[in-house]
Amino acid sequence: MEILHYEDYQILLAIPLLLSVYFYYNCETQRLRHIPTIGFNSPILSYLSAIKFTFMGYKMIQEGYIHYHGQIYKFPTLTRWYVVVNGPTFTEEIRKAPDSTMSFINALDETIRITYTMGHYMIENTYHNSVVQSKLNPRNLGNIFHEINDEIIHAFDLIIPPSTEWRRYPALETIIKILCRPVNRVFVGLPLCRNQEYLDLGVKFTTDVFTRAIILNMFPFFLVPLVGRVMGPSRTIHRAADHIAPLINENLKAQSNGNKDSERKCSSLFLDSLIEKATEEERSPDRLAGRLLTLDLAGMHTTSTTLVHALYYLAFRGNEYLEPIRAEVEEITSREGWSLDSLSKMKKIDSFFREILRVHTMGPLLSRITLKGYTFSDGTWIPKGTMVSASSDSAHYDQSSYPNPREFSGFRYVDKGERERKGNRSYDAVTITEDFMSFGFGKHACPGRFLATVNLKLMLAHLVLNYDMKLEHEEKRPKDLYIGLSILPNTTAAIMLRKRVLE
Ligand code: HEM
Repeated sequence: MEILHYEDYQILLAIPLLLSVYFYYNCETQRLRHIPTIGFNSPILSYLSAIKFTFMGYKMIQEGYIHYHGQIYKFPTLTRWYVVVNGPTFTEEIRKAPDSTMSFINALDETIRITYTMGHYMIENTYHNSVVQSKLNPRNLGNIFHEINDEIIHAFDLIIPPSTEWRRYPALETIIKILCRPVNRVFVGLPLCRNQEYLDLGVKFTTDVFTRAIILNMFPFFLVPLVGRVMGPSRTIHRAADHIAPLINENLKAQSNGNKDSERKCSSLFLDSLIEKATEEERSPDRLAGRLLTLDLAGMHTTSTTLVHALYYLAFRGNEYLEPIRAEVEEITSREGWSLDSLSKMKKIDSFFREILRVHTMGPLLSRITLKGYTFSDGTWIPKGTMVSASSDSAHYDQSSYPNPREFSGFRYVDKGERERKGNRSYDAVTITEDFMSFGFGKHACPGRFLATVNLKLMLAHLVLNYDMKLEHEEKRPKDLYIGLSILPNTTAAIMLRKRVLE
């Protein structure tokens, strides 16, 4: 009897796999066929549009904004359809829907496969969000303001030592090296926030999670659990746990002494709270390390890319932005010194960051997964299990909210006429409005945005006061990168820095 060869088994295995993906996709295509489409609509041809999406997703969203203004449309990705709602009425409906109807965490889980890349406990218990809300709000940030500032000064001196010669620095890499220090000064305190091995784990964790998620998302949905289990969560968590374990012991010892222990080597109010609010099960070094690394992931990439966009504008349009921002920082700090209060008076920096977040939003979609069927106010029905997203593009580029919406205008929100036009509503970088959703919306709006903006403003203020800057290639601002749904600042461009020369 003839024996099957290895290649034959591969084909035998591949056929049912491809058929299952096809039937699943086809089934979803059928259920959503009443919704207009960007790209091809049929099950097989839509794969071509899905491939186009992988490379030009952002452009397809812009196309959707133009063709389906104020409407609902869908587009295909390699694994499923996305339904996108354009306009404030639909966005408000998603914002108001309870988690039991439209789930934030399920959408995130499907995108970065939290269960397998981090661990199922990160989905079952999200108590770290309430610790971020309670410890990193403006009132508590005011109490640790000087620690953050101290760490920023220390980090700049270390990573960009003052030099009278122009020196070349890869922008994103350098900013990440600096930013991880003040962020971890808040999360874990001194001296761990200066331990290079620990800091490197935070950066590595982000790469681990995204790489694993990309690999998992290549498999058909029914194989993801199997492959995910074989792969296991990032081992970086275990290595970080070795650093966190002694801090947990110190905290528990201090608690049992009624917090009279003065011998603690390392303390952070944030970590203390994360430990104290944890259930017995959540208090293990691995789980606490996993939560800290997850917060690093949530905060580092987003904050650092925003700052790099800012640097490219400062270095490229120096007279327009660098000089006025410098003058503002000098004027306010010479009069009032450094505090959260004086920082909040720097309206030009604040406006500059809000505009960067509006024009260079990292992702143009805020996604949820329906846990039940839902009917929008225009009668469009979407079934259970649909990935439904509000388009922040449709809010950020709306002509009625922003004159010349495609133009970057860094001081848009300090312009008196503009503020009056908007009825003097708060237009600070942290304030979420129906026409500004870079920090999300509703109950899942980013709880870390207060910490993010303090770091952004302090780092920028430090840069403009202490350094001169220019682009390595001065003729043009480095081009943004579009990958799938993400928009990123150029990741390889460099800036030139030298110690500021006072005229
Ligand atoms: C410029 C920096 C940042 C940007 C642009 C940003 C943006 C976002 C966005 C768009 C969301 C999703 C909201 C939604 O879908 O409605 C989010 C959620 C979140 N962000 Fe941020 N973020 C930033 C910094 C940070 C920082 C520094 C931290 C940590 C301290 C953080 C922690 C979180 C967490 C924990 C969530 C999930 C909230 C939840 O589950 O309800 N983010 N962020």
